[in-house]
Amino acid sequence: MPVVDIPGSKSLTARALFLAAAADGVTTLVRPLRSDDTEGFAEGLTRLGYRVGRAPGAWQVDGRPHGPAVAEADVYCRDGATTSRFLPALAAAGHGTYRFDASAQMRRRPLLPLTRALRDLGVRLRHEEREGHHPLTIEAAGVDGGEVTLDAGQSSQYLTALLLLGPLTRKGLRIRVTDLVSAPYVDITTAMMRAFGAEPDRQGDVFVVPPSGYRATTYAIEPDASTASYFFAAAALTGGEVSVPGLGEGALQGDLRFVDVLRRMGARVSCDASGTTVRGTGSLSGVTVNMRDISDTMPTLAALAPFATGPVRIEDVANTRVKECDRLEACAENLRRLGARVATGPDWIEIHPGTPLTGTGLRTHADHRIAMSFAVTGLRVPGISFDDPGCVRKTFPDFHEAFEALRGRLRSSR
Ligand SMILES: O=C(O)C1=C[C@@H](OP(=O)(O)O)[C@@H](O)[C@H](O)C1
Ligand SMILES: C=C(OP(=O)(O)O)C(=O)O
Repeated sequence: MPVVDIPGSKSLTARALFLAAAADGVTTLVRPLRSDDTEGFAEGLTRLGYRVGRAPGAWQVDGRPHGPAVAEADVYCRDGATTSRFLPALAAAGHGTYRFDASAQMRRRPLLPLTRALRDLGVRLRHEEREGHHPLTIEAAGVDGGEVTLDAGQSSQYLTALLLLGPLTRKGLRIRVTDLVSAPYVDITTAMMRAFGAEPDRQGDVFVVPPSGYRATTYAIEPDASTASYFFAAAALTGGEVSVPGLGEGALQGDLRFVDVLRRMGARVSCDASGTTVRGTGSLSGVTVNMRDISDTMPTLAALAPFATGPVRIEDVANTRVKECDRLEACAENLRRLGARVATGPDWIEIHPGTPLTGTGLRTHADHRIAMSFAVTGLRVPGISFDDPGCVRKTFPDFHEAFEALRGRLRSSR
């Protein structure tokens, strides 16, 4: 049975880097993700004057509880939304002038609810070109703290940034949240803050964060559950079996719930403390599923959907339109290119079975998840190619090699 070694979680690596930088002491991150997003995050910390040692398999960070070591820095966040949204919050806790910019793709993505909340907390922050978008400059003088209201209906990353900042403020934070998507990512944040000695508390819509600071630790990063979704989907689609060790009961990442969707469609799933195994049964049924909590796996399901026996409808995923690309339209466009029948609405996509698919060139829109998802479709449809296969570097530079190796192993294990 193929056992797949999935690289570390992007979300956990980004948070661990923030927490390690803000902690008192030296932190070791075990099995961090090495990819464009996380290397960009580490490089951003280096620009801010933190020492980040990157040995294979373990990164070491010298924490600085009072903020960046330099009084001026220019940080390029590449395509990373975690970098673009979390690092300005870290910089705000320091003293100096910090400028942040990002790639053209990331410059298009929204920031305003976060930068508005930072301003409400007294942070001096200026958008250079377009209000609510990179590039921005912060004149940091520490943050007193207090109460702030946040709309996280477009991205939970705004809330994560404020939560991570909370223990570094002088009086602590009370964050009142009016709307929230991707809620499991907030649970990852609070769990990891606790591992670094902070005590965030949730009282309904209000998050209370005391000004505790953070303690250095040794932190092991889980395999990435969103990345694992392509490998689990491959098993479900081919009638093969895929096991991912290290990602099972007790895992922090909500995206592991994708296997529940596969189970509803007919795959066999087993999950225990040591890992998760998915076994395809040769048939997939249609499904209607709300993916508000786990929308990074929406393209995975969309790419699998044409092989179901009934319609697949994915709902409540409006915020996938403001990711690396408009993912609802990118999925629909590529499915149509292959010959599938698809409809989309403001926050949903529906894929109908029954039309034969033909391999052709697909457009990734420079989105790693579009490339990785349609590689799954490629297991059943020969002749699929991508205009920009290298875009997978954002979270899994070796994806195509790993997926090709799995394809061979799935064939030989049947
Ligand atoms: O906090 C995080 O690490 C993430 C949160 C999610 O974003 P949104 O909250 O913007 O949906 C997810 O899509 C992204 O890949 C990673
Ligand atoms: C949306 C994603 O990334 P981010 O928002 O962190 O750039 C993703 O990895 O699917």
